[in-house]
Amino acid sequence: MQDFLIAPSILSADLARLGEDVTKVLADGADVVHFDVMDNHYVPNLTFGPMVCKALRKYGITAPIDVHLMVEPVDDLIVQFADAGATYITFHPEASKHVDRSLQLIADKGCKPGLVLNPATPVSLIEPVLHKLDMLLLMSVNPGFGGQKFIPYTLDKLREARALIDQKGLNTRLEIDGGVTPANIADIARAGADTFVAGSAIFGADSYASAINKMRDALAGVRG
Ligand SMILES: O=C(CO)[C@@H](O)[C@H](O)COP(=O)(O)O
Repeated sequence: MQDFLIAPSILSADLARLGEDVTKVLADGADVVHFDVMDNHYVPNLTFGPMVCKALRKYGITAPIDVHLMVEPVDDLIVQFADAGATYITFHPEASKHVDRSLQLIADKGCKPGLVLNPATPVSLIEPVLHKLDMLLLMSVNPGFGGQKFIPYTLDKLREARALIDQKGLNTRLEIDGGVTPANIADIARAGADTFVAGSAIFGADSYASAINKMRDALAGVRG
């Protein structure tokens, strides 16, 4: 398994001071910027687009930006986010008519491709293309909003996805998103996740550093 990465979701950041807030959370120990794109169509909420990603790069953010597309269709925005400086681009398989082609488009644009599964979508759906993924993101809440509770049955999906990735000898990152806190992150890691998205648990904390350190301490107990 790969190193553990902590990926704060900017959905819960101070959007009026986004550059500053992202700089601070990275300085306080985060590894990756998780960028939630919602279109008020695939999900019932509306967030930000490629201009904001480009603005973060212009502001000086050099950390990986993990763009999670909760949009339908996906191909136009894949191109725009790649041009805006995305590192990872992930999308939901239900949102593309041609999943393999959309994954290839991400790779051809020089980004790392990934897929996202909603809580009720089975892991088996992505098995044929697992070898093409740099990231498999499992949603542990229904997408659209921050601050929801972790859905416990997604731990079984993590175990299944981890077993598949390991059986095939792949380096695919296994990311979890929704309701991740310092209190449950160790169980989530034991189930197989190596990349942890957390919005409210980090940006809602009095100290980002202390929230991230609590997560790292819990994760240290998993690896020993
Ligand atoms: O993609 C989403 C929601 O659709 C997530 O990234 C949430 O933003 C995570 O927020 P918390 O559950 O950690 O508050």
